[in-house]
Amino acid sequence: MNKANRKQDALNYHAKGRPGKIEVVPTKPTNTQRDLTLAYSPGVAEPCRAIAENVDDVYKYTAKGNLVAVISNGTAVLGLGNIGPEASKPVMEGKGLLFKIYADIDVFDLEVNAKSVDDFVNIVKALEPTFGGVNLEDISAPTCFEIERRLKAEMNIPVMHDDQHGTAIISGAALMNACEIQGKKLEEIKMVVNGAGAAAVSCTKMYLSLGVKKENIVMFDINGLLSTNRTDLDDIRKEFATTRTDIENLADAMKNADVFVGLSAGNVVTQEMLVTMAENPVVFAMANPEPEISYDLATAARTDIIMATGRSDYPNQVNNVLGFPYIFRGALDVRATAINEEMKIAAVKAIAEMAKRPVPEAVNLAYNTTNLKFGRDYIIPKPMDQRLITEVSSAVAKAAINSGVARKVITDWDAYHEELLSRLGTNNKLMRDITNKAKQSPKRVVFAEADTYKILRAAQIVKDEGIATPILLGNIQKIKQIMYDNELDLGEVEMIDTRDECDRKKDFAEFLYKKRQRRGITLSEAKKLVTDRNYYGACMVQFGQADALISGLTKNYADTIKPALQVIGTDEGVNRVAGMYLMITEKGPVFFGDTTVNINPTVEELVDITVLVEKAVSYFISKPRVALLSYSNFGSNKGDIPDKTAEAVRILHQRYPNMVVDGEMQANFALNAELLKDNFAFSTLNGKPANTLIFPTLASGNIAYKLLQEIGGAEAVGPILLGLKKPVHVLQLGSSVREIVNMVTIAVVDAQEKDRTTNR
Ligand SMILES: NC(=O)C1=CN([C@@H]2O[C@H](COP(=O)(O)OP(=O)(O)OC[C@H]3O[C@@H](n4cnc5c(N)ncnc54)[C@H](OP(=O)(O)O)[C@@H]3O)[C@@H](O)[C@H]2O)C=CC1
Ligand SMILES: CC(=O)C(=O)O
Ligand SMILES: [Mg+2]
Repeated sequence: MNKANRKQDALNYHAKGRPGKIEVVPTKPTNTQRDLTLAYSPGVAEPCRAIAENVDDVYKYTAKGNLVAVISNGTAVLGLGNIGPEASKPVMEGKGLLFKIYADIDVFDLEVNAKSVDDFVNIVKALEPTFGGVNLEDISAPTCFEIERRLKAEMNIPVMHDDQHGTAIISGAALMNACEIQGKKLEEIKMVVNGAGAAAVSCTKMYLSLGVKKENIVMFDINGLLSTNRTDLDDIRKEFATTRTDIENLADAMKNADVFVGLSAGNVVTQEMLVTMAENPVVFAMANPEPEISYDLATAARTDIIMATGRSDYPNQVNNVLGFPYIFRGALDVRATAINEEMKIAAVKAIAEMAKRPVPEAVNLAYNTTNLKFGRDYIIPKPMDQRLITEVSSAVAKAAINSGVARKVITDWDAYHEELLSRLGTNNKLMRDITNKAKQSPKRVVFAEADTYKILRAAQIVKDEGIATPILLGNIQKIKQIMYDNELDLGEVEMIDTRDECDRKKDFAEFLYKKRQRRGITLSEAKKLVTDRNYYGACMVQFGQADALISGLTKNYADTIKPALQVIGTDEGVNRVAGMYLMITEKGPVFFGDTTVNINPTVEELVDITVLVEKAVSYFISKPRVALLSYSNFGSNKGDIPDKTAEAVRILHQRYPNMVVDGEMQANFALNAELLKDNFAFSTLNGKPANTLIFPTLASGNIAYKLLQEIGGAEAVGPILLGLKKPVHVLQLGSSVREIVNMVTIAVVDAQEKDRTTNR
């Protein structure tokens, strides 16, 4: 995009619709007159009285505990300088937006006409009753130091100047990781810091506490090197003044420097300067919006460089956005009175560590990359990585508790993790529980279509996460090429080209021939068939050479399921197979069956499907509650579907008295326990909504799950194939990497359950 377009796009973005980027949204119902009497007069007087009696109740009855003030006087807005409070408002609204989307913290942005320390401090102090925390933003040095010092001393809620400490935390984590990758020790690096303002001073102090030596640092302000010869330096800058006399300008300082840190202004560093730096240099050009040197120029000047900027449109965005949302989240959640050094260091470590762990697929997708991993172009996590909230906020909360500034103690950290995840609307607890179960006893999973990128990527993830040991079927050369092109590394993975002759294949052919010889298969046909990867994979599972088979990404369902049925067959006492989906909805998980195999099941078939689904659901949740759905409730309408469904329920009640199952009923009654109780108090499903829905036909099941996926935004995990003797799971044509990983996880748990039942 050219610069003019980008400028206009940015202006349009802010002006479009309701001007600006944030709004206030009510959190309580306001539909009826009763709602309004509670929300406002007279009801509102009650919380007022309660708070007047006990001021701490303000956290109980108002938004204070989750409300942060983002406050600026517009004196150092990004690298744009002293452009005034009004002009700073887009940045402050932007910070508010980031607080909300990344940490579910509400923000009032306040741009104040107050330049002196006293004016600013008096305004902010007076706001203490409203807010749970104060994020100071874009206030120039040196007033920012005194403002923060006083507010911290005089206020009883956490106060943090983001440009100082947010930036110090993120760049501290980035520095640790960049130096590790470049093979440099923090104690030995020679560092040039350009800028001597709010961000530069605090970042440098952080680097000192991480091990960098003061004598190895030189710092510049707009007037040049901070040197002991200068008479214009205030006390803060004097602290970083050097006695060196061999440096006249930035170019001199850059010679043989290991690290350059820019927190000054755009385009003040040249390629020539970078060329003179030491081997494997680290350059953090963090001025916004224009870095001290652009990413493109820097990486063109040096191939051995680790280059970072504050911008989101290049690799390695070293920007305080990785910190402030999560630091305040952790601080608010324990009602911390301050954000102290212990909390900052905990955040540095959590961020640095996170970058070394495998990157979730969702992050790769969000950044349109295939395999982000710790290295030159990925030294710290990406802002859209949702692990940040659990990792950083819990580290900060723990440090607050341990350092004695927390007024509320968290003891159940698992529950806190869940709470953090649900704040982002990503609390897929059931899938996480299933994943944890899979990891307890990983299984060998054979992938029939391993010469495709998505399968290999999924195989990499399940291997890295300890969910499964992959076995890859396909053209080995092609598999290796895809791995090479996408920097995948599955280590010592078993790869099999099913076209190669081997004893194993002969055994498979013999087996298939014996099983199918009276169904029209000759030995030579069986030999040919086992070259097909679905037959081969199914045989591996049948022979105990693998624990589960995953296939179907590139073939239709019937072609994939047939080999499994012929080779493995249905489980003992089971007459048919069926398919089920785990639907992860906003209201929690619900299982749907049969969504995949049986087109118009008879009464007996419906009974079989229910038994299969109920049993499988019990692998994943402790108490399946099953509703057989129809368009009528308990005989309210007659017709083929209500009649067969009611009859199936009658048989289920008779044969399986312990199964929690009822019907026939409409979907809204199944999912709304109150509605069911008010109208059909006799139902055996009373008390809680159903978590397992059995559909009367394939059409209704299939349509329902797809509608829920598209309109309801639910995530569908499946189809989970039920009724086979051993685990074979069939992917949807064109499944995403995430869907494949989910299916492998399900397959592993399925294999664990099959092990458990056969060993009993
Ligand atoms: N990536 C990130 O997360 C963050 C980036 N920043 C960026 O850092 C920069 C500074 O912000 P902040 O510290 O808040 O602002 P300040 O106004 O407090 O500090 C700016 C500093 O840069 C110095 N400076 C300006 N121009 C030059 C130059 N050409 N050469 C050397 N020094 C120069 C100023 O010197 P003097 O005092 O003598 O005028 C001052 O010391 C901004 O560009 C901002 O966008 C800030 C916070 C976070
Ligand atoms: C990122 C930020 O806070 C700044 O550039 O000022
Ligand atoms: Mg800022």
